[in-house]
Amino acid sequence: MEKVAVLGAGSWGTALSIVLADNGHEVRLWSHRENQVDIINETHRNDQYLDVTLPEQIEAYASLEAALSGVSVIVIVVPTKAIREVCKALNGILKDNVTIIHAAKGIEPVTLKRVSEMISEELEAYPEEDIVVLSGPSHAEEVALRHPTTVTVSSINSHNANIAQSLFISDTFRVYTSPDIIGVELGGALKNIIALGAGISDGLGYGDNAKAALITRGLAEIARLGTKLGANPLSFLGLSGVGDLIVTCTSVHSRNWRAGNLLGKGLNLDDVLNQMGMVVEGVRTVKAAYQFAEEQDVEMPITTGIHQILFEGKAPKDVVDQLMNRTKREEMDDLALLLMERYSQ
Ligand SMILES: NC(=O)C1=CN([C@@H]2O[C@H](COP(=O)(O)OP(=O)(O)OC[C@H]3O[C@@H](n4cnc5c(N)ncnc54)[C@H](OP(=O)(O)O)[C@@H]3O)[C@@H](O)[C@H]2O)C=CC1
Ligand SMILES: O=C(CO)COP(=O)(O)O
Repeated sequence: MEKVAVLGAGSWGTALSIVLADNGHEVRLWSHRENQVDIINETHRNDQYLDVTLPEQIEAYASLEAALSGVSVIVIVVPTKAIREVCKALNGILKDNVTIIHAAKGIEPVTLKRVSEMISEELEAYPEEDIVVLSGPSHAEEVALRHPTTVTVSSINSHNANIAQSLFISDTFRVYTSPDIIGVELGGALKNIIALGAGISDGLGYGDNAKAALITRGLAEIARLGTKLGANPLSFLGLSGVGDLIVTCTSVHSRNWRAGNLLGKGLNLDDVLNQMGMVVEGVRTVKAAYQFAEEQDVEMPITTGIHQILFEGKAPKDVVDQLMNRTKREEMDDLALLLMERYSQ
């Protein structure tokens, strides 16, 4: 059994702590808010984020130094925008033989870095090859109830991915490995944009046909960009690709879907984010993906439309009309060309 520090005591950090504690590991759940630490240790609950009682093996910590003392694994589960700040604080405290796993789903605007790239840039002793990502269709609310869930872990260093798999796998939380960290991270980040779109579509009152169209054509543009950026296109057919896309576009648990739904009903972005109280990763990721698409000359009409709604003041209904009135085309043409390019090299 391992000593594990989970950094970030929101919904997902708490749910992953439950999985680890159920597997018999000693879990130190670190929060940057001292009052939350006291509440968790006194009540064994984290009601702000999840409606469950926490196992006794989970102890909350406010001191990063104390949380990290003697651990063999850390799991970083803060929103993408907090990753660099948390990693900077780890330098000087972290030993160099610790397995680093992250479970965040985002891309950094401007630098266009994936989370594993950001972590290795900040942690002096940890090259990108050593970082592990955990991703897949996994709403915290259901994981906390021990409902059957499947995820993928990936690292360039397969030994580390195997460590992560053995650490988390259980009879309710099934963990696969993948060697394609680019595909696994991009699938998890980019699906949030399409989930915003699915929420907007539902908020506008459109039905299942529209949502199926968004999921399918959304997957096509995720695969187009991801393949161009070096991912294995097959990864987008896996748990961290279409699996997570389905769950996030169709579940009321999804914060991205919920935020989109309010936008579709006519609320503005600031009011929506104030109401959410939890991270809506797709809002920042759409900036990054839009920039990526421009730079890589990849067509991403849904991402462009979501960018127009969020940041350019375009009405959701006008974006739907724009998408439905694009020029006629063959369904698979861009992806087929990309695959031909890839496999003729
Ligand atoms: N929720 C889910 O079902 C899933 C989430 N994820 C991913 O996990 C990541 C975290 O999401 P989730 O837990 O849901 O988000 P939440 O909004 O539920 O919680 C985020 C947590 O991070 C803390 N935090 C924010 N900024 C900092 C900081 N600078 N330093 C330290 N702690 C900080 C927050 O503290 P505070 O309370 O003070 O705001 C909060 O405890 C995201 O990338 C998300 O996409 C992945 C799979 C499933
Ligand atoms: O990634 C998730 C489920 O796999 C959670 O999605 P949301 O961030 O939209 O809630």
